[in-house]
Amino acid sequence: MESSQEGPAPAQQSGGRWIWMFILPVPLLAFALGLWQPAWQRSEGAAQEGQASTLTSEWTDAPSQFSRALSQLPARSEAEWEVVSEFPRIFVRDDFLSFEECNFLKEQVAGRLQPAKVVEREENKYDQQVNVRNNQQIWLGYAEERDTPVISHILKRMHRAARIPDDDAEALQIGLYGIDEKYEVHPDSDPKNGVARPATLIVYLNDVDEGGETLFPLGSRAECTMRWRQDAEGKQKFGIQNCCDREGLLRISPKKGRAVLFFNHDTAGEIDMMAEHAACQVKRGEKWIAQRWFRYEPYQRLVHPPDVRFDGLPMSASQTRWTRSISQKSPSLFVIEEFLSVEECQALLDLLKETPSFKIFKEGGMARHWVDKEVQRRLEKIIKRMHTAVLMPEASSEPLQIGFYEPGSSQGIWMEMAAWVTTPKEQPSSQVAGAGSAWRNVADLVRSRSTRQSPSILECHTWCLLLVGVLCFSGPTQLLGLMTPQHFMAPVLRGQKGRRLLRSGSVQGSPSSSC
Ligand SMILES: O=C(O)CCC(=O)C(=O)O
Ligand SMILES: [Fe+2]
Repeated sequence: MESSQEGPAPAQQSGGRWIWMFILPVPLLAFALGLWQPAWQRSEGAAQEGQASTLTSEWTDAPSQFSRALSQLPARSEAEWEVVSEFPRIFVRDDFLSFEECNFLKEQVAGRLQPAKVVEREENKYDQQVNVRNNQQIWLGYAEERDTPVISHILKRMHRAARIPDDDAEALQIGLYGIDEKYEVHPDSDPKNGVARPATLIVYLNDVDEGGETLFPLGSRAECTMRWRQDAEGKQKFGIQNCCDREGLLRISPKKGRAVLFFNHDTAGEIDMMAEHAACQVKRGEKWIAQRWFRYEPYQRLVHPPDVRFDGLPMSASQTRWTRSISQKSPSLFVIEEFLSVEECQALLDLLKETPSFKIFKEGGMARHWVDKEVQRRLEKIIKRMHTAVLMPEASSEPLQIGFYEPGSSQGIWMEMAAWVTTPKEQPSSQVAGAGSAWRNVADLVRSRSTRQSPSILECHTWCLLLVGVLCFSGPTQLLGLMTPQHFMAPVLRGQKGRRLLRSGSVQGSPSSSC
């Protein structure tokens, strides 16, 4: 398959050699005086800074020039995506990037943008088609992503936000739209042409004076297709011009730092036609975006080294800021700290005491309670938060379940949605500060089970389904999201025509019947 990355731009022809006699001495003089640092040295220095930060316990949250920018971002931000639509799955979050990060990305690509291309035909061939898309763009380089700490930090956050492993994506793409520039309605994923992208994350890098919305026409797609139509006043309009100003369609306005995350496939791996979208023409000003196209499988094979801020179990209270990845693949396992407040945990414990249990069965010292509709309603906020955290529609789970470890076996409560995994092999003892070891147990258990040959109901669930658990202690709470290994059923390409199959069997039916 051909890479979707465009090759480097051809070297510019110099216009008259004599001019270098005047230009060259300027940086040389500045360098000698210590006023100027070439770009490669700047990123090397920053990389060292980032590296050092992962090796010491006194790491700062970002390279020094960005610590202020990052500290301005709201805390516990990952769980706070706004669900704009469940079918298709679209989420929006303001302040995903700080102003400084937005400016950094724009400056990073200054002078390097090229006319954008689109996938045109089989074998992943790209070409320019100005009637479809007429903006400019650039993909960041491999080394640029790897060696620039600010960019690595942004990418880790993007991947944690989409719950997608670090290496399953195309390079970060920066796009610029001038006046009248647009991208007509299109899907981002095109498995038939070898481009299967489970999700897209776009961040707007500036405020746009007018226009430039990301439009999801949903059920009105047929009225926005690329042809000329006459409007009510007899004016001829092409493609999305017929839809961008229309009421009732889903439109996300650009705002500096705002992110929109959407899934191009449904949870069974089928292309979600409702996720087709467009970039409306910019009417005043300009529009900058940073865009990550996630893949189902490793793509550019850039693996960021583990970073204490994002990877592994938290070792200290200061490492609770971002969603953490415990295991990137097989299974994908995430932890979000402080998912419930201490008050919410207490409220749940009180609820357990006052609510007669409906279905309870005991198992290894743990009692399970499936809460009824009335209780579900009372816990609506928490349930919503759980669904948002795992990016799944609310209709996709079994009723909330609360597990209670009896005295002597453990302390705390355990809540799950969608499926259960198991109780930890070793119960956490009351001496354990926080919930870290309990999660370690669960993670280890899942990891060792997933390598076994014949699947038990446990593997069946961990392979096919999503699990969310919240462990409540008197200390901080954590949320553990266990995703399907291939982010909601990867489409598998078969033969030239790209027939799609589901890798892990169908999950259309009920959880227990599907495996
Ligand atoms: O700019 C936008 O709002 C959308 C861009 C887009 O859909 C794309 O580049 O695939
Ligand atoms: Fe797109």
